[in-house]
This record gives sequence, C-alpha cells and structure tokens, in this order.
Amino acid sequence: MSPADDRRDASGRQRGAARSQGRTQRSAAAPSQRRRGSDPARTAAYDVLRSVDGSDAYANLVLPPLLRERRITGRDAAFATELAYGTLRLRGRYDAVIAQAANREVGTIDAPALDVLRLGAHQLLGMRVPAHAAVSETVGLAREQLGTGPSQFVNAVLRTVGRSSPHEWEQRIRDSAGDDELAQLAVVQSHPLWVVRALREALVGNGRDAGEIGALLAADNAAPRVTIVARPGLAGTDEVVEDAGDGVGTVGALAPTAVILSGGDPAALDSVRDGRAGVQDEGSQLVTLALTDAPLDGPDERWLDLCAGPGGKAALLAAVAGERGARIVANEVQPHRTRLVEQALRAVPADAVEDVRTGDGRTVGTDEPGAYDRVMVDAPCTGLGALRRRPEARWRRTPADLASLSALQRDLLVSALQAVRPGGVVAYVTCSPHLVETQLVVKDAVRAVGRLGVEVDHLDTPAVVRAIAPGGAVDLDDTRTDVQLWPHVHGTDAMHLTLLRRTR
Ligand SMILES: C[S@@+](CC[C@H](N)C(=O)[O-])C[C@H]1O[C@@H](n2cnc3c(N)ncnc32)[C@H](O)[C@@H]1O
Repeated sequence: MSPADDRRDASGRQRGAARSQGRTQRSAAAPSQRRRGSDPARTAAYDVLRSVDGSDAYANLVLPPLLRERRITGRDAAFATELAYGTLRLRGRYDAVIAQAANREVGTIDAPALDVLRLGAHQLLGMRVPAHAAVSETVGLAREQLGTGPSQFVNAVLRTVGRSSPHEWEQRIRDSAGDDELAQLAVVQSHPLWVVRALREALVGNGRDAGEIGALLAADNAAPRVTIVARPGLAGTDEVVEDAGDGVGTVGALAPTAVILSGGDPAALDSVRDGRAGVQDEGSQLVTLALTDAPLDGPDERWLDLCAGPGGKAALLAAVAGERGARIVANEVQPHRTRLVEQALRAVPADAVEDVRTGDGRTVGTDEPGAYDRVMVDAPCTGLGALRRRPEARWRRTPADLASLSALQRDLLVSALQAVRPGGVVAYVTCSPHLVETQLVVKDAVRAVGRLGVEVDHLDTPAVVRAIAPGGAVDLDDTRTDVQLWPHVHGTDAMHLTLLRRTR
C-alpha cells in the first residue's frame, strides 16, 4: 500500500509547490463557515459516499456541483476529491481492514458509519494525513452526522487502524484472504475477484504475461492524469501547452493531439471552454485517430459515429473530417446524450457535420446499407478498462452485465458492418479489455454478417496505431490484428480497438 502523498499539513491538506511559492488558494467559504462544525471538505466527501451507496449516484457527477454549490475550492477541493475518489476505489481494501479492526463483518456495521470509517481509513492508510488529525476530524464528522454513540465506535475503530502501518495492514488482509493468489490480490488491490480473474484472462488473451495483473490492478487505483485533446484544425498542442501555463502541460507520447496536464483546472483553459480542445483520455484519442488513418479503398467523404454520446470521439472525428473535406453523422440513442454531442461539436466547422441525431444504432445498417466510408462503433460496455476514472464502477458491475452488453455490442457491430460500403472501414472500440466484450464480439459479428453476404478483412491495427504515435514506440502485440491498451503499460484507459475493412 503506497500512500498517495506524504506531504500533508496538520489538517490533512497537501503541501504543494503552490504553498511553498506563496500561491495558496483558500476555500471561498468565509472563515467562520470554514471552522463551524466538521471540516467542509470531509463533509463533502462523506456526502458523495452516501449518494453513491444510498442513491446509486456516480461520484464524478455528484462531486463537482457539490463543491461549486458549497464554494469549496483550491486545496480543499483537491482534498475532498482525493478523499472521495480514493476511498471509493480502495473500498474493498479498507473494508477488510475495518473488519479486522472492529472485529466484526462490515455487513453488520450501519452503512453511514461504515462510510465514515472508510473515509478515516483512507486518510490514515492511503493519504498519510497525520493520525491525530485524521482521527479527530473524522470522529467530529461522525458526531455531527451520526451522533455521539456511533462517533465513539468510529473513534475506537480508527484508533486501532492508526496503530499499525499501511504495510502491516496489507500483510494482515493478505493473510486473511487464504492461499489463492488472485483472492489476495483482489483484497489488497481492492477489486472484486471476478474482475481480477477477467482482467488476468484479458492480459493472457492479448499476449501479455499473467504476472502483470498486480501492476494492472495497482494502476487502476491511481488517479489518472488529466489529458487534453487539441482538436486538429481548431487548436494545436503547442497552443494548449501555452494556455495551460508554465510547465503544466506536456505533449503526449502516444497521440499527436494529446497534452498531459500536471495540475490545474482543465475547464479553465480557453481552448477547452470554447470547444477547440477537450478533456479526453490519450487512448481514446489514439483509437479515434486510428479510424481516420485506416487504409480504405475508394471515396472517403462520409463518416458515421454510431454511438456518439457524449461526443468526445465525434468531436475529434469531425475536426479531422473538416480538415479532409469529409463530413460526419453522429448518432446516439439517448436524447440527453445527443444534446451533449451537439455541445461537444460546437467549435467544429458546420460543413464537417452532416447530422447529429437520436436513434437506435442497431437499425442503421438496414436503414442505410453501404452509406458510409468510415464508421466508429464505440460500444456501450462494462467500463472495466476505465476503473481509474469511475471510482465506484468496479463495485456496481456484475458478471450478469456481460451477457446483455455483449449481445448489444454484437448487434451494433453487425449494423456498422452493413452501414459501411464495400472498401470502407469500421473501428470497433470498447473501454473494456474483457475478452467477451472484445475478441468474442468481433468474432461473433463477423460470422453473423457473413451469413448476410457481407465479408470483411481484419486490418493490421497495430501497424495503423504505431504509424500515428510520434516515434512509433508503442508496446503492442504484433502477432495480433487488434490492439489492446493498458493503464500499467501505456498510461491510458484499457481501450480495445479492432479495425475491419468490408470487402463485399
Ligand atoms: C462508450 S459510450 C460512447 C462514448 C463516445 N463515443 C465518446 O467518445 O464520447 C457508448 C454510447 O452508446 C450509447 N448507446 C447505447 N445503446 C445504443 C444504441 N442501441 N444505439 C446507439 N447508441 C447506443 C450510450 O448511450 C452511450 O452514449
């Protein structure tokens, strides 16, 4: 268990460069508000955990408006974010610690008290907040939210947690998981066991070493870097780097459109505000550019994004289409997400966008057979490749999701292969490396369209991807025709990409 950062002040806030340079930014709340009751940042993190547990909310949708509404900014906002997201990611690990420290199953602890304990455990074991501050502030939160009785329980359990080091707790919870190495990894690296097994199979199925599983799980537990896409023809990477300020932005190593930020608020950048750039994982950029660069036979004028919401890939596709004199149709099944696509496309020249529409992508292939030159299928999936970004997702998904999602994925890919004309190309993309959602879906869909008289070639996807990356140095399995990216190898989400060219 490696602490996220050990430079914390007595209240637990990170002591960063800004502070040493005298550029500290305090909460916008008045001092009287800041000190009244428990700490606003911890209360915000607690409220996020309660919404996630109690109302099935998504942390990344709940936290930002809550911080804005309570006027929590600067270091306090960063602390609340790390506390909420880190606690959600490492919930499995902390529950094992809490069960031992409380000497009872976590299922017997009231859910609100358990959330407070998880927050306390993350401060003590994951954030290296000084023990006295972590315990007293968290007990104060428990007293305010739950009353005196529960706060005494929280106090006793957190004192026990704080008496041992992160390393000692790791040893204990590993021992409690028995002899199975994957079960030990599941508890120490805080992933459901079925996810650990599926990710290990995905590594092996993509020609990687099963022994990488520990590094992959650890990478899922680290906060992802903020990555910006500079949309071609609208903004250059140099412009975004300059916009980000001194030493904050560096150009990505994988996608020529990517800028990695070391800090700051991406929404504050001019280019992001006006839609010439956007926040987008570098792997997502790479797979999108791969579709635009995949070799095709014949005209290259009309592109389709079949599952476009909220529009990150559509905006990149449209920017490239604009440069090449092509135009895109963006389709999305959920009306509110179609509106997000429109918003994402606001800076793209109007003649690069033919239509943004709401519809079921599964019928496009029969409604408009052979109508497109390039088609993106960024299919709805379990998101097991983006666990860094969606802190609670790993606890929500179940193996049962795979059956319904893979049937939908297959139908969407079949539709795309009918919608593309012979000679055109289709990109099948997921932010999951699960073999059922990737290799098996492609195999099933290719077989299914074969029965409809549609034939396809597998393009050399690694070669297309390598040609895009500056310097070409991407660690890929060249014995395969598809590409699987990994957080622990590429620093991206675990995006899957298969490029197919229709031949008949
Ligand atoms: C992985 S997301 C796409 C992300 C998007 N390409 C981006 O980069 O912003 C999958 C999308 O597919 C949509 N979807 C689900 N079922 C669909 C269907 N039958 N037809 C079209 N879109 C569908 C979901 O609503 C979701 O917005």
